[in-house]
Amino acid sequence: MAAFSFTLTPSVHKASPSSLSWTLSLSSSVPTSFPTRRRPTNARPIVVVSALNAKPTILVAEKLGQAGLELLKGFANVDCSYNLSPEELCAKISLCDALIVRSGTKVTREVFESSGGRLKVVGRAGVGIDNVDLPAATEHGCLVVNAPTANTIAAAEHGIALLTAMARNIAQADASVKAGKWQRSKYVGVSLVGKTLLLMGFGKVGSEVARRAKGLGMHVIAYDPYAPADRARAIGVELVTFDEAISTADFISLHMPLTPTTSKILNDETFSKMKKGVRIVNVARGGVIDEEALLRALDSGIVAQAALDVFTEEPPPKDSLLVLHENVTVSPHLGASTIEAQEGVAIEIAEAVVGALKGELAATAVNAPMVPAEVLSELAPFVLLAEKLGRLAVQLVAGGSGVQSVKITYASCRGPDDLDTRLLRAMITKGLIEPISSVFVNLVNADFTAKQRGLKITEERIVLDGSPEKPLKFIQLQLANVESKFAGALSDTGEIKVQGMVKDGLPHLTMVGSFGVDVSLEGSLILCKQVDQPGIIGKVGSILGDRNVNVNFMSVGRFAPQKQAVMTIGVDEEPDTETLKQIGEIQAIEEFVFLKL
Ligand SMILES: NC(=O)C1=CN([C@@H]2O[C@H](COP(=O)(O)OP(=O)(O)OC[C@H]3O[C@@H](n4cnc5c(N)ncnc54)[C@H](O)[C@@H]3O)[C@@H](O)[C@H]2O)C=CC1
Ligand SMILES: O=C(O)C(=O)COP(=O)(O)O
Repeated sequence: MAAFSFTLTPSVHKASPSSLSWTLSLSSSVPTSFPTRRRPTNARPIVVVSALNAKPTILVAEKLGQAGLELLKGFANVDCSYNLSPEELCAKISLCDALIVRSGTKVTREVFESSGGRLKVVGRAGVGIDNVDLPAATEHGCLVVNAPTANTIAAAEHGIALLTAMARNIAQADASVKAGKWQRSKYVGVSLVGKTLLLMGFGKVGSEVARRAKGLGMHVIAYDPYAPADRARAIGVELVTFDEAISTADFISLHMPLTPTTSKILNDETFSKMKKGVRIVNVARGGVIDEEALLRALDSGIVAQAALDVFTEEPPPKDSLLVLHENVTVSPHLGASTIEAQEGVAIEIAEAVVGALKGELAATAVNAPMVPAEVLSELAPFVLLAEKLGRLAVQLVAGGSGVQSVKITYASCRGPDDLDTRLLRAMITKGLIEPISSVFVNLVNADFTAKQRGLKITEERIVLDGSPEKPLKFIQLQLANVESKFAGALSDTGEIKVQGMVKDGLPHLTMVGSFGVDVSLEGSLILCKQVDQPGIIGKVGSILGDRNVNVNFMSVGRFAPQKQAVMTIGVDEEPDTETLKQIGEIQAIEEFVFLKL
């Protein structure tokens, strides 16, 4: 094996000092070969881990329904360790392939960093993923999946329970009777019928609350800039602007995720615009309300009552004035806590985590594109082609020049909206980056990794005439502003150009530079540029044969007889240095390169 060295040097773009580019410096005593990391070439996890040799380990850090646990145990070693401190979680995580949490565990950047790359899936047994550091998960190539549907009804029912309990002072009256009092006039409530209920967030839970509130005779309006108008119409809910919403509601129920936009969306300013005596329910997240502002609004009488299931800090401080306020009803984050919902959530998350560990594309992925199974099976051969083209293109780059921009052209007979290219782009990125770095690239972190390395990816679509039966005709990659170690791979305009298509379900290389070729992308390749003349194929074939290197195909692409040609030779074994040297010594061969796929 020849001695190689390569260094990956981050450098800062002059034009854009904040973005890193990557420079590959490669030196080798045999410049015709290229070092690749030892990774089984047939192991190609699209998202996460498809080639786990040992039984994976799943850490369940919060209580999960039994049916879900059974499902997990059928596939993995399951470690149920509840109430771990942040330090204990970080200490354990490097031994785990997956982690399952509810809302009580903070999955911080430190957790991902402590995992040493082993943690491949975080499963959130519920909806809200605000307790998971998503950017950190993505940067570490860790898939985050949630269980978005199984607790919807439970949360909606809890919202309605709080709404009605608040309106009729149930909690306060209950405490009063138990304290030996009989205060009938103190706990006169308000009626719901005919009142305007504002839903802030009209997604799954919001819609179910709407249906139930309509049944109670309420007039339901919703503020949700992203909600489809037809769903609102179908349920009989009016979608309104933010200002209209908060100024007309008698009751406000919150059902949006906690994001930078929704954080403290109810604050001093918004409370001041509300109807005096408004009542507020929160089963979403504590952070969507400025809790200090709410306390002020309760004290001033703008807000008559509040019913809160969620808090900025959970559990809230024992002396929290908000929790202790006489007009506030509280529950300890019980929205999802019904027997039915917890069993459902446990199964939903267990299936998602096991599927992800098997390398399947998760339908409930939070930080990766969701690709429906039927689309995936259609795209599968192109996914392989995409990665192989990326691997091939980067190995054609001469040491020291570094790849900074790649243009991907997808040629298809389908319309531009008919092809989701995220998966293909991710696999091209994987192919371009993995052979020259120790980074593990997958669908989760591909775009992030490319950006971090200053690799600019542009995508172009060519719409061809013909039958749209197949998703793609060909994929072409062009690497601009690079030198090639194989000049024959350069196009007329100076980019490294490779193009491929799927034939009989297998990826094929169909163009290198300006030369048309036709080879199946399996095993390894030798590309030779020569002056077309009789006998070359025989000479190369016998050198390889003498060294026991099995040739699985040969193809020659030429402009015209006796002119320059590119010969592609597929080999099953990697030829040794001496063999490659002998090929290079054949007189008509101008240049050649050995590429591992
Ligand atoms: N208390 C509990 O135990 C539970 C709490 N939840 C919480 O309830 C909330 C809603 O859950 P789902 O309905 O399942 O989620 P969802 O994703 O189906 O609905 C959320 C809705 O909020 C809307 N939204 C996003 N940003 C918004 C903004 N700036 N203004 C207005 N609307 C905005 C979205 O368009 C979407 O329609 C989440 O925060 C979730 O964590 C959910 C289940 C149980
Ligand atoms: O699903 C959600 O968003 C919830 O808030 C439920 O949280 P939990 O799983 O009960 O800790």
